[in-house]
Amino acid sequence: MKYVIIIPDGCADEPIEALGGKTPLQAAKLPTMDALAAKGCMALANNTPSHFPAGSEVANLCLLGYDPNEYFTGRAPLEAAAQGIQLGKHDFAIRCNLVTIDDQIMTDFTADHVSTEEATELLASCQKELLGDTACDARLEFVPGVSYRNLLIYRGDADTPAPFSSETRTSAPHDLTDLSVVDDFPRGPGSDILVRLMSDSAALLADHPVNKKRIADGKRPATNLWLWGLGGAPAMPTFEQRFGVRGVMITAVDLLRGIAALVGWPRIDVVGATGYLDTDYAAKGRAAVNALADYDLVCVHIEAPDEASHEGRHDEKIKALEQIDQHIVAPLVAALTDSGPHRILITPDHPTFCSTKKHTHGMVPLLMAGDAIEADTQTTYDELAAEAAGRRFDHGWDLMDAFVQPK
Ligand SMILES: O=C(O)[C@@H](CO)OP(=O)(O)O
Repeated sequence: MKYVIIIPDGCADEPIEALGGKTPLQAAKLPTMDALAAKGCMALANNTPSHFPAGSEVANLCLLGYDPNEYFTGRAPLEAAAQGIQLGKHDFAIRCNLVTIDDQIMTDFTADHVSTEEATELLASCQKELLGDTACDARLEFVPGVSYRNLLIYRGDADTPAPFSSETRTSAPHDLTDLSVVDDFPRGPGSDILVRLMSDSAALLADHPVNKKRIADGKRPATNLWLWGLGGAPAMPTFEQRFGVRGVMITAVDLLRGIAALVGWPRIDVVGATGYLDTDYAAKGRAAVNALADYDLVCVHIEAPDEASHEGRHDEKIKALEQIDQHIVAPLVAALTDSGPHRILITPDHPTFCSTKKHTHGMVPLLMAGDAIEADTQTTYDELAAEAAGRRFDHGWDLMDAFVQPK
């Protein structure tokens, strides 16, 4: 049996007036997904239990069958795993965004998609200038990731455990777009250290040559560090131990790469996959089709619908969905049809509303089709059809059992 999972990140939405009351999924032309909906079954799933942030970190763990109550320690540790960073039991990983804040308003949580080269240079300056020789500072290291998505690692030991804990509260910068940041600085254990670094970064970055050049080039500068999503070392059984299936991940973002590493999946890096609206959908589709020869399960994650939502652009969200249908779902369905028994699952992780530019808690529509999956009466892939189907996974982590071993 071959399995395919396609994750159009954040694609679930609400009806939008400018779309005549349709959601982006309803407004998009998705012939292949609709054909699968007609052959397969739809359902709703909740991947964001209300006591967790409505983030991709919790939601993607959930949809791959991992109960966040048991396995989630924070977002940054998952991304650290993508970089091969091993965390010891006294270590902590902290997500470090480069952001643009103007007059205390979060103008851009991506610092205008600052390049990885620029981010690396900015973080090197932060390492040199913001961290002193206090016992705590000496244990902190900024680690560049991709573009605005970077890390700060604390290395502790039994005598000097991390000052942070699961009680340290932080806010995701992509949920603050266009909003005041004044009430959203870290709180709780160790937050004084994080707040100091975030505050001190403003003066350092203001005069930085990288930013001066960005401004001269008409780009937004990276005005601040924003620290959030921290946690200690995660541990979880592999996907093969859980479900007896060997998988592989295709994604452009460290979060999904890290989850893949932790569940024992290799990753296929695709040239042209950017994690943004300009990603090369066809290249991801081709890589996924090729991977079917070597793995039982191929998982393709596409970040673009979520990024379009964070920018409040329903037109771009529709375009991204149509590209996914044409360049990823269609070639995979064609390849699966020729390859014997198979099942396909299409599901976003969480809803992201174009109206608020934020992730939100709530059910997402999912579609399963293939061998031993009984058809229901729905014929389109969207939120209303999934609700009408009447099947629900109130615990999103139960979905994977139903997909791998349908009753
Ligand atoms: O990586 C991130 O910072 C965010 C926004 O780009 O991703 P997501 O919305 O998928 O959590």
